[in-house]
Amino acid sequence: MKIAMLSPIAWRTPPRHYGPWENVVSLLTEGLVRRCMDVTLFATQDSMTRARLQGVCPRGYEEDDHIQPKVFECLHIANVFEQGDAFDLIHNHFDYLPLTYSGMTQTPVLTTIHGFSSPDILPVYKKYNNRCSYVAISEADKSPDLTYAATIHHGIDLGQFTFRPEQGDYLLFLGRIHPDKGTAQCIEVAQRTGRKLIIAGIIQDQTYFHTQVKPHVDGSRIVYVGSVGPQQRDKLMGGAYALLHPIDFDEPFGLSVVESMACGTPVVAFARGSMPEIIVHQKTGFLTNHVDEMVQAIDLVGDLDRGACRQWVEERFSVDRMVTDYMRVYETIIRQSRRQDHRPWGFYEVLADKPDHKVKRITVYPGQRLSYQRHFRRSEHWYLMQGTAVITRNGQDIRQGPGQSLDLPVGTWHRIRNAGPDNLVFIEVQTGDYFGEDDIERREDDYGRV
Ligand SMILES: O=P(O)(O)OC[C@H]1O[C@](O)(CO)[C@@H](O)[C@@H]1O
Repeated sequence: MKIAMLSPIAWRTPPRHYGPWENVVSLLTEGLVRRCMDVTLFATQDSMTRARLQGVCPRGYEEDDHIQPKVFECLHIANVFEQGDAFDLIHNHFDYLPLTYSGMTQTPVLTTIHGFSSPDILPVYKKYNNRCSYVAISEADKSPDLTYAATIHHGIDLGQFTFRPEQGDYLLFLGRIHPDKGTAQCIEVAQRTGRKLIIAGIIQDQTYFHTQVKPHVDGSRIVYVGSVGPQQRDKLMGGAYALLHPIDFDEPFGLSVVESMACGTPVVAFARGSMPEIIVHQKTGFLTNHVDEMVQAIDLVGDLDRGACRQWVEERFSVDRMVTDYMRVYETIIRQSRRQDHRPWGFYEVLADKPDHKVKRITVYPGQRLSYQRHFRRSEHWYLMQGTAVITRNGQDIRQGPGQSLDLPVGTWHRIRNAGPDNLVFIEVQTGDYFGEDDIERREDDYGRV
C-alpha cells in the first residue's frame, strides 16, 4: 500500500513545540512505517521522518516570516497531486484546500477533518463529499451534512509521557493562550481555590494575554513559562495536581487532555465538544459546566486514582490503536476505489478510464453469463486471462481459453458465458468516443434486465 501523507506546513513535522496537526501526522506516519507501510510524507523540508520525505517549503511559515504561506501552500499541495497516480491513497491533513485538487488524480483522497475553523468552510467539504472520503476526529465534531468513513480519535506516543503515581500540588493550563482555551478562567479557579497555577503555551491572542493573563502573573502563585517542548511538557504534566481545560468552544479533540491523563494527572474540563468522549467523569477527571462547578471539583480530584487515568489512555488513545484504525480505513477505501462494480453474473474493475479508451478486468462466476447485447459507440477487444468461455458473436458460439482473444466491432451482438468450474477472467479494452454503461442495448438477459 503506497500512501502519500499530506501534512500542513505551518510548522515542522513533528513540531518543535506547538503544532497539533503536524504532531498527529508525525505519529501516524511513523506508526505506519513501523508496520512496514510505504509512506511518503509531504511536509516542510526540515521535517524529520523515517518515511520518504518530500517537501517544497524549507521551514514552517509560522517559524519563518520570509515564507509566504499562500504561495507555499499552493506549491506544496500541487506537488502531491501532480504525482497522485503514483500512490494508492492520498491522506490529506491539510484542511479543505487539497480537496479542490482531487480531480487531478484517480487516486482516492482521504481527509482527516481536524476541526471546522468556521462553518464557512463547510461548502467545500460538501462539494467533495462523494468524490473524497472523510474521517472525523470525534463524534462531537461530525457535521450532519457530510458522510464519514470513520471516526478516529487521535492517539499519542505513550513513551513520551511518564506516569507519575504521586499527586502534584499545582494546577496546570497547557495550550494556546486564547479566549477559546479559557486561560483567564483557570486563573480565577486558581485564585478561588488558593492553588498555584502554571500556564504554558504559545500566545495566540496578544490582547487577551496582556489584558486577562499577564496582570495576574506574579511568578509564584500564577506562573507563565511560555511554550514548552516535549520534555518540559512531560515534566509539567506529570507534576501537576490537575490539568484545567475550561474551553469556550466545542473543541474537536484535546490532545493535551489525553497527554495529561497519560501522565496520571486528571483533567477538569468544561463539558463541551469532544470532552465527554475523552474524559471519564469522576474517574479520569471531571466534566463541569462553569467556573463555580470547576472550583468545587478541584478538591475532589485528590480522590481520583492516577493509575486509572493512565490505563484509560493506554486502552483508548495509543498511537497503535490510531494506526490500526487508519489502516482499516485505507484498506476499505482502496478496495472500493478499485472500482469493482458488482453484477448478477460477477463483477468488474476499471483499470483505466481515458478519453479514447477504457480498460476493465471482468470476472464471471461459474455457470453465469452476461446479457446478449450490442454497443453503438464502442468496440471491444477481449483477452482471456483465466477459465473457459463460450462467447456468442452475432449468433455464433466460440469456445476460448486463456491467452485467446477476439474483437467485437461496434454494433456486434455478443455475450460471454463461463463454461468452466472456476471464475472466468478477461480483460476488455474498449475504444470509441463514449464508454458509459448506458451504451448497452440488451436483447436477452438471464436476470430479467432487458
Ligand atoms: O449488461 P450486463 O450483462 O451487466 O453487461 C455489462 C457488461 O458488458 C460489457 O459491455 C461487455 O460487453 C461490459 O463493458 C459491461 O460492464
